[in-house]
Amino acid sequence: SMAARVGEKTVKSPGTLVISAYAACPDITMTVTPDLKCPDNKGCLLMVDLGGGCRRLGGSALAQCYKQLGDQSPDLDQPDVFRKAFNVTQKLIGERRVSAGHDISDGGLITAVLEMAFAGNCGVNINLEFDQENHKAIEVLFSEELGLILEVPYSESTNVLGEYSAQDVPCYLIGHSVKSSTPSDSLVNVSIKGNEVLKEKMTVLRDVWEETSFQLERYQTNPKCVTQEQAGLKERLEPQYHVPFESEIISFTPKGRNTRRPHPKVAVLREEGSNSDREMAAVLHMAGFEVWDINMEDLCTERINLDQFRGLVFVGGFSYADVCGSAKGWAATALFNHKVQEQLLKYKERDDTFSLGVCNGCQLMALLGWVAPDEDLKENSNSGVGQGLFLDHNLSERFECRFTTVKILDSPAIMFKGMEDTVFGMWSAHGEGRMVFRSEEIYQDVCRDNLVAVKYVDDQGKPTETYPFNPNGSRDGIAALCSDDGRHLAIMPHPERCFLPWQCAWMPQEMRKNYDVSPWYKMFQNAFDWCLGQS
Ligand SMILES: NC(=O)CC[C@H](N)C(=O)O
Repeated sequence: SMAARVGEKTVKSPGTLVISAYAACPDITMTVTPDLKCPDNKGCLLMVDLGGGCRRLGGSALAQCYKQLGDQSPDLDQPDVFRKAFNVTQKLIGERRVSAGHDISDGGLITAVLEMAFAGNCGVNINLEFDQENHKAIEVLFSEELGLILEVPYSESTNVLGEYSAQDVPCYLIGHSVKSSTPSDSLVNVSIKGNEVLKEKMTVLRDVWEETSFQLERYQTNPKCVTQEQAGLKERLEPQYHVPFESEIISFTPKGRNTRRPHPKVAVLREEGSNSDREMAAVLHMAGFEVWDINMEDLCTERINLDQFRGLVFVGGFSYADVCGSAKGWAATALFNHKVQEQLLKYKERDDTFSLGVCNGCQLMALLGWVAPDEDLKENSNSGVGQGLFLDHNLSERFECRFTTVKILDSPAIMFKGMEDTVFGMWSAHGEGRMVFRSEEIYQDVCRDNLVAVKYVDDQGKPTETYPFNPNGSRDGIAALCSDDGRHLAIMPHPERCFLPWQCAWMPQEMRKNYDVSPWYKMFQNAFDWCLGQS
């Protein structure tokens, strides 16, 4: 499996030693990411220097660029300093006093600082005064000695420097992170002992840094998408998240679970190759449902009857490894087994039920005609199924896993009640997510009846077909559709993978501080409330 054929050639991956280390993490919300946050618009950048004054270039990325190996490579010469630095850093992280952090040992000091600025979409002012040994600029900037770059709020910097020096760990203030109104105004200024060595726009440097990746991507991805992403990167701002019901998710306690009435039952339906069923069960349970883990075999053998359920969820994944197309095998089990087909149809037609299909489940619902059905086809087919929607391959021609920004539209979907106009991030993870309608008429009907419940949006919150905001190229940015009566919802991105704040790849600092659950939790609470209202 470590060999690939390229034309006539077989390219073998060289033998590589991989060492994986695992450690328990007492609190996963206490993580530090490299993107500079610019607390109060200007953060302090500190360098924790574990190189013991050495600036060796052997084995560095820089040496490799010059096709050299170098003579001396960095080493851990002072394990004791390393241990103390680790403990101080852990303590600071535990006290939430570090806003960003990165390691020097993969590309050197300048690479670490720049990567932090690129990810934070901001500028930096750096002046390196600390070096006593008169190392050359290139050594100071590119040596991959052990060490950390930390960003801390202005108010913390003196204390943090004090914490390291109390343990005799060298730590220096090397500069500041600077937020400006647009990324293209952000500047990178680097001086060594007062002499300027680099002054350039952050976006220009980021383009240089990204170029190699984009070159590689052109071999792996539709080049049109790569060009779009590359052009768009210069202009990228922060996504404009908007949560109209914010007060409901700050200081949140699950209200559903306090009900005295019997908890409505929901079936989380799996098939060979499904995933995300646990996340789904977790959020449904949290919203107050009695959750049942069932699989297609349970339906085929009639061990489980759907009559007892108010909710049915088709989860995501790779049912039958997506052979012949996503969810095709799953749909075949549902359509060609009459018992299963009958059960599903009966369930769908009952007016006290709801269903949700996520990703692979969304693809299944399309194949079964539960959303955007083709009514003519339905009437003329023996199975009574009229598939009007098809989930085609992403325009990028590859699997896309991204934290996409989506907007909730005004639709009859019961799960989105009171959530209209929400703009927030949701995980997308699919290879076949582009919604294609069997006819223009079906598409127009869906639009006329407001059945498009969710769209992918850009940084301005506008529905978009532009990659990678829209990860698959779906027309007008469509990400989810519901049935006429709003009971059945098919959605490509995964709300169940981001119903808690820590599951979200990004969100504004204020939201991260304040939210007990993510806005997507409300979808499940809505479903629960709807069931109680109906019982
Ligand atoms: N996450 C998913 O459910 C993926 C669905 C499907 N296997 C696809 O790649 O399109």
